[in-house]
Amino acid sequence: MRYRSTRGDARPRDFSDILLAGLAEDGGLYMPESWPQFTPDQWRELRTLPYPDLAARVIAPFAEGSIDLSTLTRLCREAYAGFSHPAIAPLCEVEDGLFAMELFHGPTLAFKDMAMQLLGRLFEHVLSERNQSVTIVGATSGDTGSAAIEAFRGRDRLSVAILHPKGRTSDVQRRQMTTVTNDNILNIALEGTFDDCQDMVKAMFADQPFRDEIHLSAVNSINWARIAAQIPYYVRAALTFGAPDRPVSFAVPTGNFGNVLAAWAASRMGLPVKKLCVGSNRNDILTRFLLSNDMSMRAVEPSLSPSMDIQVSSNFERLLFELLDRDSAACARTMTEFRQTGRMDVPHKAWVHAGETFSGKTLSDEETRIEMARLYRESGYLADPHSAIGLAAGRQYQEQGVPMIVAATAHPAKFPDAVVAATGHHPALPPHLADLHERPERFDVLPNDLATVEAAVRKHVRRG
Ligand SMILES: Cc1ncc(COP(=O)(O)O)c(C=O)c1O
Ligand SMILES: N[C@@H](CCOP(=O)(O)O)C(=O)O
Repeated sequence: MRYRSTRGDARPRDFSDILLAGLAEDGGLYMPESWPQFTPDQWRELRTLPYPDLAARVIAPFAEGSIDLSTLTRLCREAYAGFSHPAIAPLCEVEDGLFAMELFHGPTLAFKDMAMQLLGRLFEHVLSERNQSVTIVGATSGDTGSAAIEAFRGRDRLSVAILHPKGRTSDVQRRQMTTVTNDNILNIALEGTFDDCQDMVKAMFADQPFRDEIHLSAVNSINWARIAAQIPYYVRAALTFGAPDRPVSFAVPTGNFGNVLAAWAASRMGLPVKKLCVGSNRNDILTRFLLSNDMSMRAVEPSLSPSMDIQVSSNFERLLFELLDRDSAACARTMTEFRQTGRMDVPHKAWVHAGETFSGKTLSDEETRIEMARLYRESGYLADPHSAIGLAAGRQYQEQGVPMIVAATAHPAKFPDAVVAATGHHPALPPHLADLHERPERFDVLPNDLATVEAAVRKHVRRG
């Protein structure tokens, strides 16, 4: 499979190239040149496979020409071997026809493990084949960072620096990152928001000499490999409910737009998906867009669901590219204008087209608390604030006879304060994290300044 940038850099790149590159050199995001297609019979063949084997088969067309199926299968089997649930992503009926797809049974208790455990192995495989090293710089609002650190710690040929917004993650999320002692990991608490962290990463990519000097790479969902590795759980869930012979809908609590984009990618590959419902907190730029074509940036505000405290959702650019019929010049122009003016003008026709599949719902913190309390009281289901937003969005758009599958993106124990306040129940951390609050922390607090952050990353790479 060949890849091209949403902004026009048409140099042919294969899967291994874009895995290591992360972001395209023109600042755009890589997209596959075409969508792999599965026939109804090919989908049906996947029904009986264990999750890792299914994942390998779904990802294989994206990696064609770079990584063969047997290698992918081995890496997927290794990646999911440490998950605490035999189904990997179990489905739980919360209400009639409303299902939680629990994506938090990996080591760091969030959906990020589903892709990151595989990415750690993919990077190691490709780097050793090419005899190369890279430096991964990532931005996190809490979960990507912990999952990346867990997946990449102690691995040869890889230095990792993770930027989180100081004071804006939960204590559990921060400690999962800052208590890891491996030398190849650097934690930076940036004085700013998640958007500042993400902009900082993109600024480092735009600094070509720095990018080349440290062999910069990314594991945020700007990296297409992250999206590819998030498609299989949508496929598994849909097949469980009768696809390809019956459509399903998904609801996804959304921030950077990566997770819901993976569900949309599955539909582009031929999976029958009726609706994709985006759930937001008060940082509701995406739902404002979906409901009224208002894509205007506001200041990021802290909420009960901190992992979704995002205004600039990186992966929206991939959807935009498709909505603009893959016109990369128009896409580049729209993105540049958005960054200059804080407003994105999406053509009416493209917006209507998006609305045929996507819909949105915003929940305030109070509504999120009420939803968490209701779920616990009426169904005995303990949801973290992000998953609760997804469940509320899913319920709003449920249709008779169409299963509504909601991405439950984090374990409630990652957000104990919010869960206790809403339900009175204290969710315990699993045994491997039981002493998390006693472990010493290690992180650097840095100002939101490119030169300062680059110097810290450079020093970290040299020390490693
Ligand atoms: C728990 C949780 N839920 C939802 C999201 C939003 O997912 P995405 O950024 O892929 O839209 C995130 C962050 O990515 C998260 O950590
Ligand atoms: N919510 C995320 C933000 C980064 O998202 P990503 O999917 O682009 O890595 C987080 O928890 O860090």
